[in-house]
Amino acid sequence: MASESGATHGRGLFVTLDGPSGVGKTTVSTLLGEQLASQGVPTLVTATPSPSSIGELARHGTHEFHGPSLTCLVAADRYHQANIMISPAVEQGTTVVCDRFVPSSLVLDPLDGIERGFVWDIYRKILVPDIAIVLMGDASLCATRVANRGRFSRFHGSDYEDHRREREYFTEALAFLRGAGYPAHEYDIGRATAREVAAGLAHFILAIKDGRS
Ligand SMILES: Nc1ncnc2c1ncn2[C@@H]1O[C@H](COP(=O)(O)OP(=O)(O)O)[C@@H](O)[C@H]1O
Ligand SMILES: Cc1cn([C@H]2C[C@H](O)[C@@H](COP(=O)(O)OP(=O)(O)O)O2)c(=O)[nH]c1=O
Repeated sequence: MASESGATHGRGLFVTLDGPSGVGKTTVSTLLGEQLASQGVPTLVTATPSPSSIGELARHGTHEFHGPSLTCLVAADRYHQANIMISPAVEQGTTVVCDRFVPSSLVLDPLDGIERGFVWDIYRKILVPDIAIVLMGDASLCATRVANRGRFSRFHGSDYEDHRREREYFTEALAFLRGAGYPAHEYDIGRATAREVAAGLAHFILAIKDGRS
């Protein structure tokens, strides 16, 4: 899942990509990593749940674990990954692109019946991204893509209504995050190809990176 390149100068950026199932997070993360690397930005692409043993348990245990136990398992994985992988890479000058982070938990956990306040509290001490992108897309488009790609967990909606609700929860999470001062940016994919979405995001990220150096 990881792609690394290049030398380091100063601190890197921590960029997260969230959004409903099928919107293209995984595909776009990979392309974005490639595009940033091709522009000379040392880049690491990763995902949550992470490839660690805790992450594997969370990713493959969505039928076994429910409610607060899944919330805590995912949170434990995310703190571990932030501490051992993301923070050190960013400090060394690498820009880290992470497929899903806290914004996804503010949606998936409430869909599992957990209060948003509980989820927000559990992440009180976690690393805050420099840029938290939330990809948004038409619910029927996402539903079709997930149906074609396949469902790997009970959170991957099986019909239009599941996708409509997930999209609605992301809209609410965006409003909540902005209200809390979190650096959340909504990015509507429209009918763009994954490569076009990645190019738009690379442009946005490089503008922020240039503004900071
Ligand atoms: N912009 C896009 N246009 C067309 N198909 C896309 C686009 N982005 C992703 N896909 C396809 O849609 C499916 C779901 O994408 P994926 O990256 O797995 O989504 P997510 O990680 O958000 O669940 C995959 O088969 C992928 O190839
Ligand atoms: C990121 C995240 C994942 N999960 C669980 C449910 C997800 O469907 C599962 C796998 O993550 P997901 O990103 O949906 O995997 P994929 O790469 O196959 O699209 O892990 C949570 O419960 N909370 C979370 O915040």
